[in-house]
Amino acid sequence: MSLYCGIACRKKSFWCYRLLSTYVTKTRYLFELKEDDDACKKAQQTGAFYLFHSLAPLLQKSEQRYQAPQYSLLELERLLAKFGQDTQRIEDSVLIGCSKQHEAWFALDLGLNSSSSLNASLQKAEMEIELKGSFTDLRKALFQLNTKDASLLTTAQALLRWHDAHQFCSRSGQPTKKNVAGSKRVCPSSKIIYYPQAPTRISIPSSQMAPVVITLVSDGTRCLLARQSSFPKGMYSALAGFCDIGESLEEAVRREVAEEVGLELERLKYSASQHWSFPNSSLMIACHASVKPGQTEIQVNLKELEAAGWFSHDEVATALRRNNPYTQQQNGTFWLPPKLAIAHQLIKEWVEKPSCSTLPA
Ligand SMILES: NC(=O)C1=CN([C@@H]2O[C@H](COP(=O)(O)OP(=O)(O)OC[C@H]3O[C@@H](n4cnc5c(N)ncnc54)[C@H](OP(=O)(O)O)[C@@H]3O)[C@@H](O)[C@H]2O)C=CC1
Ligand SMILES: [Mg+2]
Repeated sequence: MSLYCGIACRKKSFWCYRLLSTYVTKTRYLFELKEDDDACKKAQQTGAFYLFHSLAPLLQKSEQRYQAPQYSLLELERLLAKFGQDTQRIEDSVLIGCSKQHEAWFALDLGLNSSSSLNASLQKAEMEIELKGSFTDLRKALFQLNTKDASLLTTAQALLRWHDAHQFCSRSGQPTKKNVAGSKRVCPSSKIIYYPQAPTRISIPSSQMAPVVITLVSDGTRCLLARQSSFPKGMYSALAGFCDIGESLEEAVRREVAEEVGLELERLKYSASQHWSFPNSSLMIACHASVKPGQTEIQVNLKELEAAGWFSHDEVATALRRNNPYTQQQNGTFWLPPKLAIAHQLIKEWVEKPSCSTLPA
């Protein structure tokens, strides 16, 4: 098995950022801020904040164009102080992205009830005078903004709305607590973790299905398989990951591959979907993807995966013929997911048609 475990070099942050494309380093930086409250708090110091009021983004008009102004943490603290607000309200902010230079972007709603500050929400009219702008209905704002701001503010509004609607645990009734980035909420009493697309973890039979992308990456002759420590010993599968709120399936596929193995996709092609019940209801959306030839060096995200590697067509075809790993466990052999799993279907499709034609990612 030509297993190449790209060992992530653990420096201060999760990974050293050399040799990775801008897209991959940006994706991994955001992953780190979602995982590490201290890192996210630190990023707020040099970050930029977009302001909302009751889910309407602040726009300012300059010449004939509208733009969404950004405020530094210091400017925000001064603004809140001017309106007699404590800076606790900044804890309601959510991470919505970052620049190529890793300047983190946050969104903060000054009109929704705050779960971090006892002060009432700030008056819209007074804020607009002070900020020389107007809090504009997002659907209207989309016609006035450039694509980048429109997409960012749409994600921001979805995340702010989700947090506003998930202040309490549906099992214990207790207030839930947001992590600094706002990528999840946790109930300290029931320990349930809520994600901005579906409740999960300690199971509440969720009526929702969390969308999950699963991707078999190929470099033209080999395919990339990975394993988590929770997998049965020796079992490898395709890369999978939950979609984040506000992102398209294509964006989720590219992000998950960048986060988990540090590769940038060139092309991808939809294959099939499947309802999957473990550990909670997920809608698995499967696709084939390819990387640019020569850009195949894996850097494993050891916070997510135990190992990952490139496997030859013959190795995978042989593994597909193996039956149940639990009856013929042999050391040094790798196994594939059961026939029922869409991962198995993806891998079988690739073995039968290694050149699954893919579309630009
Ligand atoms: N049918 C099939 O063939 C296959 C199905 N799967 C399924 O796909 C799903 C996703 O795979 P996995 O690689 O674990 O996903 P991810 O790569 O997204 O990693 C899981 C992590 O994502 C975070 N997360 C974000 N949203 C959710 C959510 N709604 N529920 C749970 N965790 C969330 C959690 O991190 P944190 O705790 O840090 O917030 C969690 O530890 C799994 O449920 C798995 O069972 C996987 C492979 C094959
Ligand atoms: Mg995953």
